[in-house]
Amino acid sequence: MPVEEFVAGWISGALGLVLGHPFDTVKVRLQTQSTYRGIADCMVKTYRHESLLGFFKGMSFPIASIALVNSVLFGVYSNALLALTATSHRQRRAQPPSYTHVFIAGCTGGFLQAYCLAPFDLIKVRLQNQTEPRAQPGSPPPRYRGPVHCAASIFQAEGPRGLFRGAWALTLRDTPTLGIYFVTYEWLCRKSTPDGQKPSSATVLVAGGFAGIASWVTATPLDVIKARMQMAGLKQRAYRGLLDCMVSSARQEGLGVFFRGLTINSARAFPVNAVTFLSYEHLLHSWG
Ligand SMILES: CN(C)C(=N)NCCC[C@H](N)C(=O)O
Repeated sequence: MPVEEFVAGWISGALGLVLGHPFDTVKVRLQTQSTYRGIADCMVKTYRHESLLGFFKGMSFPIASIALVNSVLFGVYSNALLALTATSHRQRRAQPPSYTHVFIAGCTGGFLQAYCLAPFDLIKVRLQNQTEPRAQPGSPPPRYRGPVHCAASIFQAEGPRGLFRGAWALTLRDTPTLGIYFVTYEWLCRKSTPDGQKPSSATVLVAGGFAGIASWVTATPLDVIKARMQMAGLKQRAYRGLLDCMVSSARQEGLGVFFRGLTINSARAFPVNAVTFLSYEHLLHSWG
């Protein structure tokens, strides 16, 4: 099994992640808290209350973990395509796989990454939702002191299953949308590149950016549900399951609730995925 795709996936995931984390924090807060009037209000309040550091809460952990998940995504995707089409990453420009194969390989990568991602994403969401400023003398300490403390507290309070809260919503979110992600990327690259040639860096940037937007636009409704289910363990409001969360959110807040965070998700998706694909392609090319 070729491993360079896993390594390139890890490095490119980490680069994309640093760029996108402030957007991600604003998104998670908008989706799970009703104290903000919109993106600008959330940014201003975060900055006033917590300084620039507030936007980077919970980032050190995703760098190690979510970048690793990106490596699972890209590694599984490429190896699934190898199994389906018997072509390596190098051969795929000359013998492009069908879009059906790209979609199946993307869904496989999405499905497997969701399982690795679930506990890490839960911890990230819980830490991002701590709005207390950095510990000051006399002020009550935040509920979680960091990622390890957060994982241990969830484990203690909710048991091992607590660490997989929201995992179903995450799997449903990621399986089809990562198929869409890779199909969009391939389609845009092929449309703007002569047959058999390597896409230019500009093409990879634009195709990667739009692939990110397409996948996040379709993922946003389940992203909202996933974030709410992940936070439910902390709040009084407990959902009986995914469907219950969807129905009660829609009843209480209207259908618009499924699009909370759509603008910020899309704004974040372009730079993050442009950089992710560019560095991924570049690394694989430089390794021969
Ligand atoms: C759930 N969806 C839509 C995705 N995971 N899409 C793929 C983008 C991955 C990238 N690391 C990012 O965070 O944008």
